[in-house]
Amino acid sequence: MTLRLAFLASHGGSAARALVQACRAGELDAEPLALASNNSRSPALAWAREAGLRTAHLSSATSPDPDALDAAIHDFLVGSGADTLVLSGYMKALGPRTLGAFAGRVLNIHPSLLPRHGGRGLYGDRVHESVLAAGDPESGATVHLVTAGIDEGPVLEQVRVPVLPGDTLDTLKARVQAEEAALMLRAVQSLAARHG
Ligand SMILES: Nc1nc2c(c(=O)[nH]1)N[C@@H](CN(C=O)c1ccc(C(=O)N[C@@H](CCC(=O)O)C(=O)O)cc1)CN2
Ligand SMILES: NCC(=O)N[C@@H]1O[C@H](COP(=O)([O-])[O-])[C@@H](O)[C@H]1O
Repeated sequence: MTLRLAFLASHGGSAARALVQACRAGELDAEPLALASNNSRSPALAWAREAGLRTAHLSSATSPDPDALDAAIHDFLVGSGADTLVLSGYMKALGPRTLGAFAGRVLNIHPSLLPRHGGRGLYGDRVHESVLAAGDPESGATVHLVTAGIDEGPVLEQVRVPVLPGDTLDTLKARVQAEEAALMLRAVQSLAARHG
């Protein structure tokens, strides 16, 4: 059965772009349908419009009440016909209504070896800074199923990279991000095979 994909992204949407490219190259049995962003100026939103996906800007600016925002995100994603949701650099907590509608079918990518350097307050560059400050010998990225708690869901796939002497935020981030697209593709391919 072909997966029906939707995405949430706050900035570039790099994982979403990699998955859509894989769909169009026949490497992934899935149909990309929609992308919403909490950032009206996100490059991910502009790219998704160009790519022919349904798009929406949904944030506390469009729905100040958190429950109403969760309902608006739910209605947009469910309305797109998607059955699987990928968080592609989405920096907001997903609400109970949206989580409930896609139970067991929400994937997130996090730029560390969870459970290390995860949780509220740890996102984007802050994660790599936390790894460097801790003096960890290795880092990596994790794809996990999304649950109500931040970064607490079961791990599906991980990739490890070394932390090298002299590493800066930018050098470590580049080494981790170079692995993320393939990691997310592997995780979604496994999900597609499980639901095939
Ligand atoms: N219900 C869930 N929602 C989300 C999860 C999750 O596991 N369960 N993962 C995050 C992604 N993420 C880490 O991978 C993450 C995102 C955001 C934060 C965070 O602390 N955000 C700040 C706000 C930041 C901003 O406004 O830009 C906050 O909430 O105070 C931590 C981890 C996606 N959603
Ligand atoms: N907590 C989630 C998180 O920190 N996600 C990370 O944010 C970056 C988004 O890049 P992008 O906007 O270019 O896709 C990615 O490295 C992703 O792992």
